[in-house]
Amino acid sequence: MSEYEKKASPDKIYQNPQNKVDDFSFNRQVVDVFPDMIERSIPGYAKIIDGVGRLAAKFTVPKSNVYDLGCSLGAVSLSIAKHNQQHDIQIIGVDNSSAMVERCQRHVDSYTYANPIHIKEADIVDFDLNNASVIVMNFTLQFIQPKRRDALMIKLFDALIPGGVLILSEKIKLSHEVMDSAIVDLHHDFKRENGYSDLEISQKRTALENVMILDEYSLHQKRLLKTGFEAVSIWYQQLNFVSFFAIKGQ
Ligand SMILES: Nc1ncnc2c1ncn2[C@@H]1O[C@H](C[S@+](CC[C@H]([NH3+])C(=O)[O-])CC(=O)[O-])[C@@H](O)[C@H]1O
Ligand SMILES: O=C(O)C(=O)Cc1ccccc1
Repeated sequence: MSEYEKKASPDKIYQNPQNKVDDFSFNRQVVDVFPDMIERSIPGYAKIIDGVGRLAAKFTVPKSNVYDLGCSLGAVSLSIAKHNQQHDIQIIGVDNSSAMVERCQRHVDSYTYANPIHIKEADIVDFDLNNASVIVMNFTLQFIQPKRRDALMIKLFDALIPGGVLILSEKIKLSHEVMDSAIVDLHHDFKRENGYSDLEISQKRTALENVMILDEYSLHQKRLLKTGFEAVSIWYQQLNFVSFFAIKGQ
């Protein structure tokens, strides 16, 4: 059993009623339950992690960098390492939560894959990247202030080599209100089936309201094309959780 699995204690953060629900933050309390929280909250999470590693392997080139931005406990970095053992790449995971970074480092250290994984504590808005064949943001862009998103995409595009890809996974908003509310209800059913109560669902929703700002898929696509990417395509979707990738022309 890995360090990560041993530490997977159950998420009870929103079980009791709170007078005032604080804004969600990736603090020690969240880090302690993160594997359980993310698995029970994001439909298809494990499939996306595995698929990102496999998809990345189609685009990695020797001596290039692969970035995992908003790496949390390093699930994407480890999947990339697992599926790229024959490829000579450097994997760099970045997160701005010190509690996450500390736990992430211990987690990746418990594995031995061929390629090195470097974990850095930094805000991805300020972080310098270069020589990237693949950049992954797995459910991270939604936590970046909307006014910073265009500039961040330009920076990532510039860091990619020709033929490189950006893999983005995001919770999305649907453009039609009635359709959006139907899918949000189905997501809440998914959480209920995973043992969360109505109180837990609603308190976490309140906590996320000001910090997780969702875009429509059409905005993501428009932003990436405007940035200069040659094409954008969805490779995985369950309900309002989408994973897509964009390629830089040769
Ligand atoms: N500005 C920022 N700079 C750096 N990190 C940030 C920033 N803002 C948020 N984060 C970090 O982005 C991560 C988002 S979780 C990603 C899951 C992971 N990718 C996974 O595949 O397991 C998504 C979720 O929990 O829904 C957290 O670890 C934050 O600390
Ligand atoms: O829990 C939710 O409702 C989500 O939308 C996903 C999520 C998962 C883990 C941390 C923050 C948000």
